[in-house]
Amino acid sequence: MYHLFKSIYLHATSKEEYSILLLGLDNAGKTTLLEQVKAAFTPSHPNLKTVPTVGQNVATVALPPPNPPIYLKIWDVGGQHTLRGLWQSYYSSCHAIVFVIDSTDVGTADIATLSTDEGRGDEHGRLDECRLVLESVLENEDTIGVPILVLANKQDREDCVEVVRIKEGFVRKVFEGEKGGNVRDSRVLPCSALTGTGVQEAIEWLCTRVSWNKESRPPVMR
Ligand SMILES: Nc1nc2c(ncn2[C@@H]2O[C@H](COP(=O)(O)OP(=O)(O)OP(=O)(O)O)[C@@H](O)[C@H]2O)c(=O)[nH]1
Ligand SMILES: [Mg+2]
Repeated sequence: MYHLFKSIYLHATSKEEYSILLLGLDNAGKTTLLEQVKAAFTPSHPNLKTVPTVGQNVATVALPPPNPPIYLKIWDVGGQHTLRGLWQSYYSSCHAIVFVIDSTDVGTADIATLSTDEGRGDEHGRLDECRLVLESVLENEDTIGVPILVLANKQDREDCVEVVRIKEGFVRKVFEGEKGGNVRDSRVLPCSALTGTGVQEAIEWLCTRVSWNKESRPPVMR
C-alpha cells in the first residue's frame, strides 16, 4: 500500500524536464539570452556583461502558469570555432535547439549571393560561416526530428537585418537546400537578448514544440 501511495504521489508531483540547446557562432548572443531567460523565470537580475564561453553554462527554469507545468534545462555552449566540435555530444539528449544569429553580421542575409565569386567578401559578414555551421547541425543524424528555433538576434541595433530577410534569404534556403535534410518543426523569430524583447515568444514556441514532440523525444521526469 505504501508503495502504491508513493508512486501516485511521485506521479502527481513530478514534472517533465526538457533540455534546450543554444547554438550559434561566437558573439551571436547565446549567453546573453540565457541570462535573460533566467531573469524572466527566476528572481534574479541578468548579468549582461558576458565573456566568450569556454565550455558550457546551464540553467533550469520552472515555467509558471499559463505555461504548461514543465522545467526547461537550457544549455549554453561556446560558439568559437575550436569549441564547435563539442556540440554534437549534446544532440542526442536535447529536446529542441535554438540557433542564435547575430543579425548585424550576416551582410544582406541572402545566401544566393555567396554562390558568385563576387559574393565573397567582407560585405557578407559571417553569412557563409553561419550557413556552414547551421548546415552541419541540420545534417547530423542525432538532430533528426528535433525542433529548431532560429533567433534573429540583436534586433535592437540600427544596423541589423530584419527578420523577414533572414528568414527568406538565409534560413528557408538552408532548410530547403540539400543539406537541410529532415522534416522537423522550425520557426524564425526576431529577438534582442540584450533588452529581452522576443524572449517570452521564444520560450512559448519551445514549450509547445517540445510537448508536441514528446513521443519521439520523451522528457526526463523530475
Ligand atoms: N545590441 C545587442 N548586443 C547583444 C545582443 N545579444 C548579445 N549582444 C552582445 O554581443 C556580445 C556577445 O554576446 P554573448 O552572449 O557573450 O555571445 P555568445 O553567443 O554567448 O558568444 P560565445 O560564448 O563566444 O559563443 C556581447 O557584447 C553582448 O552584449 C543583442 O540582442 N543586442
Ligand atoms: Mg557565450
